[in-house]
Amino acid sequence: MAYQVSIHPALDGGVKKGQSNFSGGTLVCACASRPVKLAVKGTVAHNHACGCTKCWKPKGAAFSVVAVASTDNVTVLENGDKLAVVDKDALIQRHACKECGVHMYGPVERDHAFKGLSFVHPERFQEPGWPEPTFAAFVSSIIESGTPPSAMAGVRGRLNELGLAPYDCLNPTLMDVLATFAAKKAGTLKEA
Ligand SMILES: N[C@@H](CCC(=O)N[C@@H](CS)C(=O)NCC(=O)O)C(=O)O
Ligand SMILES: [Zn+2]
Ligand SMILES: [Zn+2]
Repeated sequence: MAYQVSIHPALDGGVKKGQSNFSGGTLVCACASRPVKLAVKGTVAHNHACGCTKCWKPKGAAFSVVAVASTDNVTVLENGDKLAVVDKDALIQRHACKECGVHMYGPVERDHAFKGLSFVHPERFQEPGWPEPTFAAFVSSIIESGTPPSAMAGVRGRLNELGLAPYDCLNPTLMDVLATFAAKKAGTLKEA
């Protein structure tokens, strides 16, 4: 039998469309007692599945589900004392709950195209209706967390079936944002 890969429990049965009027809500960690709670004002953007080893994923999932919000719109509401930064050297300052391990938000503070944005996991919203993921990023990276290379054709096929176009870095929209930022810095940006 072919090697079975769970993309993500919220996606394996099909990608559920978000509600166009979704306007944010409360992100909650997985602790039964004293959960960390964060408010996100307004909706999230660029929701996608990420296969990298650094993004938080639920047990058994090969991919995370991750989107961005403006950092100005993210506020820790409760039990922020349980948060710690996973890797202080990383671009994304992932703040994880020290007890359950869920990443609650990851602001980008460095001089970078994504500065001012925070990475969040919409599946942790207590409210339904968050915008559905629309692509899959860092797909080849799932090999680094233990998916056999021989399973990759099946994984990419399944992602396409789910409507999540697979990319081994980010999607063209975000890659263009990064390249535009780099070109501006280099002084080579040309506006048509
Ligand atoms: N192959 C690497 C890729 C890691 C990576 O570059 N992740 C992307 C997508 S989340 C990123 O932007 N990382 C910046 C960071 O982790 O701060 C892995 O899986 O660990
Ligand atoms: Zn927790
Ligand atoms: Zn990632």
